[in-house]
Amino acid sequence: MVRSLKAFIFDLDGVITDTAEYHFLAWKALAEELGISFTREDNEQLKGVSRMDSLEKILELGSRTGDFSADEKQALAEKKNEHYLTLIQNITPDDLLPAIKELIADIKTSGLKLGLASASKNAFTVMESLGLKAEFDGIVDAKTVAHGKPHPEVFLRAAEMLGVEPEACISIEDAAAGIQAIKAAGMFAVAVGPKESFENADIVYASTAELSLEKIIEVYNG
Ligand SMILES: O=P(O)(O)OC[C@H]1O[C@@H](O)[C@H](O)[C@@H](O)[C@@H]1O
Ligand SMILES: [Mg+2]
Repeated sequence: MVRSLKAFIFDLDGVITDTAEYHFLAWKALAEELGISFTREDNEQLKGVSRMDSLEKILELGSRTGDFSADEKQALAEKKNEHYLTLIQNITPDDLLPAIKELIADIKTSGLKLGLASASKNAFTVMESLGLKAEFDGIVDAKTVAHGKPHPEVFLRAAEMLGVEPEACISIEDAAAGIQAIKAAGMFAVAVGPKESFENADIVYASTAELSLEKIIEVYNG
């Protein structure tokens, strides 16, 4: 089936830049302060997941969900964010993951629209530091959506902002929750990461270095 491709929608953390690593380090610092063991493997479940839902998952890991009031949980999430903000303060346009700069340039040259669908409330700050804010036709972050990934809302809002139908979008994610959100939005899903984590993605690449516009469009067009 030949569909008419109109836009690419990117996830930010772990696709455009390696902030997924900074989220992990910030959560690990908070978990250590709480005496909770938190590994890279545990962190896989948190990718793409909102700040408060991530906190709940960490507290569950340490069987400490009932130990804190709602206000205390807010304060813990704020503390994690302070760790995160310290880690991202030196981000520059040199911090794009491999092949992302070229992919963005190819998408723009092809006349396709460019959107961002991020679960992070820090997305605008990071995009600004990367020098990408003005390059994108539409940016939707966690501040303006009611539901986090795997709910499709953030991807649907991005498509709406670009003025295109979901079926005309290819979206790229590094999180299982993100791929679920893309498929629930009725879009074509490109995953970056280990094949076994992304059963429902349309294409899986081991790393961003392998992303190629030509190849992705070939598979999209079937
Ligand atoms: O705390 P923030 O910046 O709003 O980010 C929320 C989530 O944003 C997602 O993009 C990350 O994959 C998650 O790891 C993170 O928890
Ligand atoms: Mg991500």
